[in-house]
Amino acid sequence: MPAKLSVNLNAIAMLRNRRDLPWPSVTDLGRIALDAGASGLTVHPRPDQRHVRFSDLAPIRALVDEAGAGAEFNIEGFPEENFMRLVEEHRPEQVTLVPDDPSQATSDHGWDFRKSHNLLGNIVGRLKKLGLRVSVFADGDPDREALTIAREIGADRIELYTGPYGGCYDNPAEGERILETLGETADIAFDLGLGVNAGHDLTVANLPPLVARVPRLAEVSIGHGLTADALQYGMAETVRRFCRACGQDV
Ligand SMILES: CC(=O)[C@@H](O)[C@H](O)COP(=O)(O)O
Ligand SMILES: NCC(=O)COP(=O)(O)O
Repeated sequence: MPAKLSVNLNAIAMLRNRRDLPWPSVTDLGRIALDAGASGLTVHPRPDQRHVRFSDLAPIRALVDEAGAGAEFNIEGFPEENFMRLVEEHRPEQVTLVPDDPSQATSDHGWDFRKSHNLLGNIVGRLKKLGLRVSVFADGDPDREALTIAREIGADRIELYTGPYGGCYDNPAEGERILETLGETADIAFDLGLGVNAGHDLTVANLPPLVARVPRLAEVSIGHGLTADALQYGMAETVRRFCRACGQDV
């Protein structure tokens, strides 16, 4: 089965937050994404709400419910108590646990499963009691012992952190090397009975080699690159609409 696409709405929300206006609307763009074939929507609510706001979560939950047909809501973040309250309230189909410090600009590493064993064990147990699928953010590091801990604490899936892979857009040889470490990590995870998601800086260019190396990839969540393409490929028609609004005949 091909990998499912979950569209991350954080970048849209960040653009909206430049002004005290409701556009671009995360729900309108989320609806367009689902209508166009995305399998789900992802948000990463950070404590300072600089991207998606806590008040965005209820309308996005409703939108995913409306879409039906197996559409999924994925909420990502560091599992502090406020995050856990959001998850309890909005009941996403999947929770992705990320080891982010609030001061980080964006996610830039996976969990240290040895160090975070107790924290994650407790949190995953609480999320499983709510009946939610749990994915844990993991570096592309084929460390069987670490991935065994992820399995033992009860995670259902890992999400491969693909930032370093995405950063190799101008260095194909290094990209291939990193892709192989991601592939080996996925092979171990599958062997241990974990599912595998992937995300961070994925693009139309770097996705095909990733899905070829990890053919059982369950889901990719993509925000930044997808939003950039939406702007680029939607710009011409939008400029025509504004020219017409100026009274021009284009
Ligand atoms: C876990 C992960 O890689 C994403 O959640 C990423 O952090 C996207 O969020 P931002 O685009 O808000 O950085
Ligand atoms: N989990 C990764 C994600 O949701 C999107 O990351 P990015 O495409 O914005 O880098």
